[in-house]
Amino acid sequence: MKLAFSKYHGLGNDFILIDNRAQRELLVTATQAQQLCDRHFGVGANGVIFLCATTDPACDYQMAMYNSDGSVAEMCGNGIRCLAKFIAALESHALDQAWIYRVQTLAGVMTLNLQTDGRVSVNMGTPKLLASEIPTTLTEPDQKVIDIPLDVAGQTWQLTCVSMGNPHAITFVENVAAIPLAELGPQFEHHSLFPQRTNTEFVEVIRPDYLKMRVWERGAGATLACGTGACATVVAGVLTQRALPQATVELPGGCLDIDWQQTTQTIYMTGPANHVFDGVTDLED
Ligand SMILES: N[C@H](CCC[C@H](N)C(=O)O)C(=O)O
Repeated sequence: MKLAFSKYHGLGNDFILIDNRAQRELLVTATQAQQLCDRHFGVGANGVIFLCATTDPACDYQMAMYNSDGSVAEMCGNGIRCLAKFIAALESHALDQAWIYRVQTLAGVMTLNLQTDGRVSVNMGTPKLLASEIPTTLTEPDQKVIDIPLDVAGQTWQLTCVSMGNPHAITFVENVAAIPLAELGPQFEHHSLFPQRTNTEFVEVIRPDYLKMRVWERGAGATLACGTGACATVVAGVLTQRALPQATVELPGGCLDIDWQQTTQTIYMTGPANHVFDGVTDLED
């Protein structure tokens, strides 16, 4: 079957975007998503993102997503910024004016603000902080997970956990460049204390308003950027008195501006989203 797609990236966190509005079922299965994401046998991406019709009258669209391992993710910060640009292209919305899109996701309704400077600002909702909401069994279900010790690879790490609809475990380190991500990442991702696995962020505080982060993503491995992870990183920084609520998060692929508004607890993430190419691929049945 021929499949039309568009390739986008947010700070190098790259996605295959598919217009799935006309179909009730997703056009791609989890196995086909793995094949499409393979960088040798497929198009190559960190995930597949679907633009779907919404079932929520308060929304304009719905987003669904597979990670490159075929697992379903509740939310994707870089991906939803790419979705804003994809929507504008499909709807022929001129980019010399601002546009607002309300998108239904498994993590709730996200409001996307496509700005005239080409960046996208997303209302990412509010972080969930209780162990049961992450989910993790690192501590009691009704407790927050703030600087809780966990032994991994012969070292004790202080973990702070945040859900942005998807699970994140954040640890602060002296030198983030020295972290052996490929060795440590899978041990955190698949740890038994995370029943739905976890994304893991290693963070070096440069200044309270400037954090340097590397990420091992659930279902995708080391990526160049993680939008939900950047939001979770600022939340963890504030909860552990290391960061300010308005901070820049520097990832290997570039920077995101995060604003955790303390009055409403709402988090805003602002950053770029870039179109790479459109294509048609042969989807294996
Ligand atoms: N791997 C993530 C989904 C993608 C999140 C990331 N790419 C982002 O930009 O938020 C998960 O399974 O929770």
